[in-house]
Formats: sequence, structure tokens, C-alpha cells
Amino acid sequence: MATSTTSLNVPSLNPKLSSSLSISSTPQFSVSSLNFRTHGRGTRRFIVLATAGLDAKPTVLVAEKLGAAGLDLLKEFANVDCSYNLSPEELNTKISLCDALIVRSGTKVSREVFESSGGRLKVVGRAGVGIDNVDLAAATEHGCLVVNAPTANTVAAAEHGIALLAAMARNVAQADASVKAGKWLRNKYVGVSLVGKTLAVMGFGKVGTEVARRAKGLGMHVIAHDPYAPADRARAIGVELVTFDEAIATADFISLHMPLTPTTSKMLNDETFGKMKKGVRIVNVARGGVIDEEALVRALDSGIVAQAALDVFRKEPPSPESKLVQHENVIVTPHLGASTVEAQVEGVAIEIAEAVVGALKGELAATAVNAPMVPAEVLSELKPYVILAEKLGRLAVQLVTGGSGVKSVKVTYASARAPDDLDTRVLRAMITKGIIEPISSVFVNLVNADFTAKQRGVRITEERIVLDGSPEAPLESIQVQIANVESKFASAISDTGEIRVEGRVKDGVPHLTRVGSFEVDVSLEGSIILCRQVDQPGMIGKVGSILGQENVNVSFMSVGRIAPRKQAVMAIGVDDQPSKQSLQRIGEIPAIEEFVFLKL
Ligand SMILES: NC(=O)c1ccc[n+]([C@@H]2O[C@H](COP(=O)([O-])OP(=O)(O)OC[C@H]3O[C@@H](n4cnc5c(N)ncnc54)[C@H](O)[C@@H]3O)[C@@H](O)[C@H]2O)c1
Ligand SMILES: O=C(O)[C@H](O)COP(=O)(O)O
Repeated sequence: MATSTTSLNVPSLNPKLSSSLSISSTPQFSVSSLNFRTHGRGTRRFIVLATAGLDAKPTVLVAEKLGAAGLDLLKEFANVDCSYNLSPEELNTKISLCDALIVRSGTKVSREVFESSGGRLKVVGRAGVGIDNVDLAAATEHGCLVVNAPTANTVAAAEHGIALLAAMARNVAQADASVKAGKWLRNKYVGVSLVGKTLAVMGFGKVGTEVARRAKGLGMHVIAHDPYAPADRARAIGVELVTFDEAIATADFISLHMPLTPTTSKMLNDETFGKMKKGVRIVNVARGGVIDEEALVRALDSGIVAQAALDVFRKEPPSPESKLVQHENVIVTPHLGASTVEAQVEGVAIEIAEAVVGALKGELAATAVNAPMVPAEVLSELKPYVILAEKLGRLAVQLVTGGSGVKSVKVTYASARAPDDLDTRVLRAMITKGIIEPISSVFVNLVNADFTAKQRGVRITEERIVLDGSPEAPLESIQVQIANVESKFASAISDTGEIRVEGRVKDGVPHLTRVGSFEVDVSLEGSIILCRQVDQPGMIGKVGSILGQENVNVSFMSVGRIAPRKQAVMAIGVDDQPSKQSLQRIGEIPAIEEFVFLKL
């Protein structure tokens, strides 16, 4: 049965999106724009979650206990529903009313959760490090950002690892139980010393490093195995990085600190236990799944493993009858690694609340785990190009004749920057968004852009033209070409047979500068009418007067022509949508050979 405390009476603070850039207006809380804010956090890296239309409070479901400091932060911005111990069915039902979900390790955020959310769930916040309880693939497919709190429980977990190490070596738990049972077994509980022993730290990340530091302070010889850790970081604290086999073969104690992934799953198994020093002692504050638990029982029974201290289990809570839990040489704790007052009341709670609120506001998420990381300063510089990219995608796809099928898109960036100095992932994502959103009900953001394109069979290739000259601006132009399609505006087809639109940023404003083989210049605001005509005097006036009669404001007009009195393309920017009748009258102007109305 779920316990539920809901706090909805929070101050009527309307979230303000600072420095925000709304690219399209879609319903509240739908993720459909990119917002930028530089946090001034030095070199931290960020990704963008696109969020739009936040003119009412979002709802955050907190499904596991979160520290008060975090809840207070959330309540300043959102309606907060604290509902603990939800069954999977209850979670699936509730989730469709929530914009964000915060969990710890006790809640499985499965594919069904994302499917049940009906597209409303925008952020999952994991109040801790391990994200093995969140279906990341499903989150990404649904455009849902997953953020975690990767730093605030590091010391707590490391201290728990050391606590278990010492408690195991000195039989603290067993001796405590026996004294409480009225016994006094001074000979039975003789322990082993830590000083001078070799500790193998498996996974030399944040927690592993802190465990290593502390173990060195206890006089242990520390080695570590981590295929991805830099050797100089290990050397700096006097730890040698070794191979997996060397680590397990030489260690008196093994402490596990790697994440649970398909590669690390059951990495301690019958075979690897067989390679260990007889009498090895194992501490696990990482994840239960990295050990084959049945194999560990066999290794304990055979004496290969003298003792084990376990904070985590494949299935939590483990069955009370579990042979492993009941083994006399095993001590256990109920996944307490992160559970200190310092880590939970403030640390993790604040870290995750800030990440979730920031993501809901459309700010840059520093701790996103399922989206590409793009530095804030890069995003800030690319801001107008991001708008340009989406609008070019949107224009290009509207030029495709219905039923043609968009399969092959080529994006060409012309820039004086060295290729390594231009990160185009956000631009590619926004072009994808521009192309896919007008032709489907799928909502696209930086999280799911590549996945969505792949799923719809749209192949997006990118090409760079390296220009001479000053690399002041990141880009000179962006060109979007759609191949193997017919166009409802034949003039948009380039001499090489693709639909082609090109744009650039002028004075911070995105402009359309080429359609097919015609050069134009129209700012990408409002909507655009493209007309092909025989170049002759009075055309601008004729079209302008039809629009004027309907009070449609013309923001920009530009004519691109092959040669005087030959074919020309006129691009007309309009603030409002003209009526069908007006568009029809424009089409009936004798010199006009074809025209198209495009919404931006
Ligand atoms: N018991 C708890 O309450 C508790 C608390 C915090 C963290 N944890 C667990 O500890 C893990 C580590 O946390 P962290 O903050 O140090 O994460 P981290 O990402 O900083 O470190 C994980 C390290 O494991 C390494 N690694 C990955 N694959 C490996 C492999 N096959 N072999 C060896 N090393 C490998 C990575 O390179 C990385 O350096 C988390 O994933 C989480 O599951 C548990
Ligand atoms: O991965 C983590 O951060 C730890 O396992 C802590 O999990 P918890 O938040 O459920 O205590």
C-alpha cells in the first residue's frame, strides 16, 4: 500500500526562464525548445534539456524518501507529490500526471513507466549514483532526460566500505551478536589485521579512490583495477593500476566499486573466484549484481573466500533465508552505503533537486546520463545557430511533396573554425527536430534526436566546409539538403537534384539565404511565402498589396534571380498567416509560376 503526502500549496511563483530561447510553442511542459544559461561553474560540462511553455507549475513525484532541503528546493518551483512505496502499477498510474520523477535505488523505473507517462515525464532524477534501476534506453527513446546526483554520497559510500572492511576483519557483527546472546567468545572471534595487507580496489572512480586513500591511511598496500582510469591519477595517491587477473590473484582484500553494467554483471563468478588467493576477503558496496551470489556461497564454503561484507544484493531486499545472508562468514547491511545524515539530509537531496528543477526549467543539466554533454560556453555561442538549424530543418521538410518520404538528409556547415572547434551535435539534433516534428507526432529533443532519426529511417550526414578567414563566428552558414524526394516548390531543387535550403546568422538573427539555386535573404521569423516568377517590375507591389488588404504584416522581402527579367524566387516574410483566399490570389498573379507558404 502506498503512503502518500502531497504538498500542493506552494507559493505562486511562476517559473521564469532566464535567457531562454523558445523555439516553438507547444503545450505546457512539452519539451520543445532549447534554453541556455551559463552557471559559471568553471569547467563543468552541460547538456541541454529542451523545455517550453512553463507557465504553470510542473509536478514532481518523489517516490522515495528525500532530504528536507531537497524537498524545499523542489517546492519553490513545483508541486511536489511525495508518494513512497508505490507498487509498479501505482507508479505507472501516477506517472501520467507528473513532469518529473525522483527515485533512489529502490524504485525500478522501467520501460512501462515511460510508456505510461504519455509523454509528460520529462526528467527522471536518481538521488544517488547508480542508474541501473532506470531503463535508460526507454528514457532516451521517450525523450526523457535522466539526471543523477553523482558526488554527494561518495564519502558516505567510501566510509561504509571502510567500516565493512574493518568490521569484517575483526568479526564485529558476529561478536556483537554473540555477546548480546549471552556468550563471551574471545577465542572464536580472533580477527585479521589490515596493516601491510594488499587491498584490490575494483573500479577506481569516485568511491574507489576515496576507499583507496583511506585504506592507505590504515597502512594497507593498495592496488586498483579500472580499465578506464588514468594511471597518473592512481599514481598520485600511491596506487598502482593493474590488470583484473593481477588484482584478484594478489589481493588479501577485494573492494568492489564499479557500476553494474552488462560487462560488470557477475564479474566475480566461479571462474574468477578460482583465480583468487585462498582466504581472500571481499567487500561489496557497489551493486549485488557484480557478484554471482551462488558462486560466492560456494567460494565461502570451500574457503577460497574467507569472509564477505555485503551492502548490496542482486535482489533487494534479499530473501531472509538466503544462504549468502545467513552464512556465518558473511556480514550484511541493507544498502546503507549512501545513508549518512550528511549525504542524505542535504547533500544528495540538494544535488538532485537542483538538477531536476534546472532540467525542468530547460537549463543545462550537468549530471545528465543519457544525453550528449556539450559545454555551456559552446551552447551559449551556438544559440542563434541552434534556432537557424531547427528552422532550416522545418523549412526543408515542408518543401517535400507529401508521400515522398524523407530518408537522406545532408547537412553542410561552412566555418572558418578548425573541425575540432565546432561541436555540431546540438545543431544536428535541432535540424532533426525541425525535420521530424512537422511530419509526425513525435516530440524531439537533444536526448532522443539521434534515436528518433534512426528509428524513422532518416539518415543524417554532416559535412564541413573549412573556410579561410577569421574564425570569430562559429559558423558562416548551414545548408540542409534532402535527397531523393520531390518538392512542392520545384525551385527548391538544386542543380544536383536535392531540396536545398541554406541560412546564416546576421546580427544575431537567423536568415534564409538560399533556396535551391536561388539566393534570397529573408529573416527567419514568422512565416515565409516563396514565389517563383518571371522577374519583372511591380511584383513586390502586387503581392504586398494582396497581403496588405488582409492586414498581414510583411516583415521582409527579397528577390533572388538568375538574371534580370529571367526567373526569380521571391521570399516574403510575414508575421501572420494569410487566408487561403489571399494565397490563392497570389498564385493567380500571371507572372507567378509556383508558390508555397511555409510555417516556421
Ligand atoms: N552502496 C551504496 O549505497 C552505494 C553508494 C554510492 C555508490 N554505489 C555504487 O558504487 C558505484 C561506484 O560509484 P562511484 O560514485 O565511484 O562511480 P564512478 O562512476 O565515479 O566510478 C565507477 C568506476 O568504475 C569503473 N569501471 C567501469 N567498468 C569497470 C570494470 N569493468 N572494471 C573495473 N572498473 C570499472 C569506471 O571506470 C569508474 O572509474 C556506483 O555505480 C554505485 O553502483 C553504491
Ligand atoms: O548508487 C547509489 O548512489 C547508492 O547505491 C545509493 O543508493 P540509495 O540512494 O538507494 O541509498
